[in-house]
Amino acid sequence: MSVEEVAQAKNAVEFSRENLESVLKRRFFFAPSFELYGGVSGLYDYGPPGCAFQANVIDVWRKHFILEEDMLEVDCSMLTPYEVLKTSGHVDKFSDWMCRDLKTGEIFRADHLVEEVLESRLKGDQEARGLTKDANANAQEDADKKKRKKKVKEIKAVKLDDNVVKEYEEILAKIDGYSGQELGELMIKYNIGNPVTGEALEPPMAFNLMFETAIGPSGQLKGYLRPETAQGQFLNFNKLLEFNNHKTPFASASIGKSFRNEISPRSGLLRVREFLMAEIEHFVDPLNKTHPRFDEVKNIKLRFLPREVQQSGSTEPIETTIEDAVATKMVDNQTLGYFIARIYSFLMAIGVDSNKLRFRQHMANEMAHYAADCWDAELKTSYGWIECVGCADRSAYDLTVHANKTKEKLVVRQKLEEPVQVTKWEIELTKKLFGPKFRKDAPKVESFLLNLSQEELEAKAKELKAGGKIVFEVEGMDSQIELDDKFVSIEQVTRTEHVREFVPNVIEPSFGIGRIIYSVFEHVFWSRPEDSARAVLSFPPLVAPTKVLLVPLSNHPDLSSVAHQVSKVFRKEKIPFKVDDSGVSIGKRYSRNDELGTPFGVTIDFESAKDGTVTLRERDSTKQVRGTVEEVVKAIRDITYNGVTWEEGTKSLKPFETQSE
Ligand SMILES: Nc1ncnc2c1ncn2[C@@H]1O[C@H](COP(=O)(O)OP(=O)(O)OP(=O)(O)O)[C@@H](O)[C@H]1O
Repeated sequence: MSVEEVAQAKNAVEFSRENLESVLKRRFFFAPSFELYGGVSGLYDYGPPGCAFQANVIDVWRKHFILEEDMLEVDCSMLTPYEVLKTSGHVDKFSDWMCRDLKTGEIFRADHLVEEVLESRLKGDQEARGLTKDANANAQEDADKKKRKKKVKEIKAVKLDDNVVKEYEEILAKIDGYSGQELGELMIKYNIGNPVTGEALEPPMAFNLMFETAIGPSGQLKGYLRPETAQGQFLNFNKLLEFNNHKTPFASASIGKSFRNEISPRSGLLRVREFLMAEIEHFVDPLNKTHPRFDEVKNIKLRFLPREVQQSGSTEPIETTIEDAVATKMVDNQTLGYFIARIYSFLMAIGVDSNKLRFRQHMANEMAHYAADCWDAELKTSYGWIECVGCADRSAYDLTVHANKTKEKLVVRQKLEEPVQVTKWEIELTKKLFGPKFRKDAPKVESFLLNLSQEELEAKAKELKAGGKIVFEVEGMDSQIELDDKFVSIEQVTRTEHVREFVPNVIEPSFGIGRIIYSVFEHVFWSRPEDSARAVLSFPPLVAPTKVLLVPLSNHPDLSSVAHQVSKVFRKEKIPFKVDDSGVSIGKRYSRNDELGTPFGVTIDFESAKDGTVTLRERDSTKQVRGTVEEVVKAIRDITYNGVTWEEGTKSLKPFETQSE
């Protein structure tokens, strides 16, 4: 088969999630955790090929980002004290909206419920209008319904008013950004209740997604399992800056587990309660967000779904270069643009289908209030478009809140070529009055005042001028404190500075490895047109769990001895391989390994015993060539690790004709 024929064959049989799931289960890519005990939703174990694939994806990630971009890797604790996550805002804000059905005890995630109900009504409307879905979508829906324990009401073919259709579409386009109150209002307005019984639900309540725990035996130190790896990176900022010889910009990176107590985990690996994250925090000067290597990526063309397009209710992406996207300010700055392009090339390297990737900008109400801009890399799967990588400009928020809380400066100091005049608010304390007034609490009060930000000082200066006193509270002290101008003075002062001090902004690409892995499964899965039961996972060789299947044609001792020799070579070359010397037919052995995504088969026959040559089979095209073990190993190495094509890598090997498999 030629490259074109392979491409055609891959699309000839409709994708079936049921078939993919059956392969993934049968070959133990992953399975529900604690299955013997009935399992727990949102928790999964990876089996041998799943582990190998994940390890390879992480290896590519590490090389693509950490090595290529000279990032500083850290591995931080997952157990996080309450104080840290209180300061970061997670204790108060890291929640989703849930609504309960008081009669049945069921719990729904409010935005997902509204989304599912409106989508099913729109589908019903399409059916009523005679706009039939493709057969695959129907089959998928039937399979999903069969599997779902909670039965969702049948989709009714009911035609909706044109205006209602438009309203539904607009709501769906903005579904990630509604507050709990807004979701409650939508549920009332559009009569959305329990999808099975139709009963009204309680109004949405905030449910914090963090798993709470106590650190140590006393139970006094409250903590959480981290919901992201980012905070550990921020807290190590000063050490990293020093490690980097005080130079910026620089980036830290971390790969590790995060935990979220999702209200309703669903869609397999896509929404789970424990998952592997790979996150980068790139610290950059807020006044200069250009990127020195932007030129290397500027011509990459991507599909963007900017805010304005979504606001109009459309999902039609704009295809343009990253250079153009930054020049027109669609993407806020070069550094953010650079990372978007690098995310793209990483996803391409591990097998994502470029036609099923788009970058969607967050709507203003979807972004954290401090974020300057945010784009998600979304991958299309049979579950719809799924956010797999978030890429946000988090501004100076995290470092600022941790610095304010700990009173430890988290800043970059830059020597200025030319001194500059800087006007700042400064506070002076008449310290001799603080001791008698506050006694043992005096240092606490002084420290509070000396650490006020410029904005806070300005406000306090106005307060002092207007009322002759300032009023404030200090954590750990019971009553409000009032101080007049005998205790404090706050003035604007202009000084000559030789050093510029700034809190860097943070650009954060954040990867959910499980979501990416599952999406790749879908993107590389296909069935052979001549026999749809023969499934293939066309992983790029670089990330395939095993690279080579070694198949002695029979169990004859002569062949076993060659297999033994060839195994030794693969082991020495560190090329992951498996020997299949089971008695089943060679076609069956190849099929089994096509399902595991093994890109190469090396067959040992009686000729091999005589002249040391073996055949090399390519998984997708089933093409075979023949050569010496050294030649074949070189071809495998070049194709797998050096990005060489099959045609190029095997051009010195002899074509080998076999009967069709
Ligand atoms: N429950 C989860 N299961 C698997 N991966 C997840 C989960 N939550 C987040 N991720 C991954 O972590 C990445 C970064 O997390 P982020 O906080 O941006 O997600 P999120 O916006 O909360 O996701 P969602 O809105 O889908 O819950 C996501 O792009 C995704 O790949």
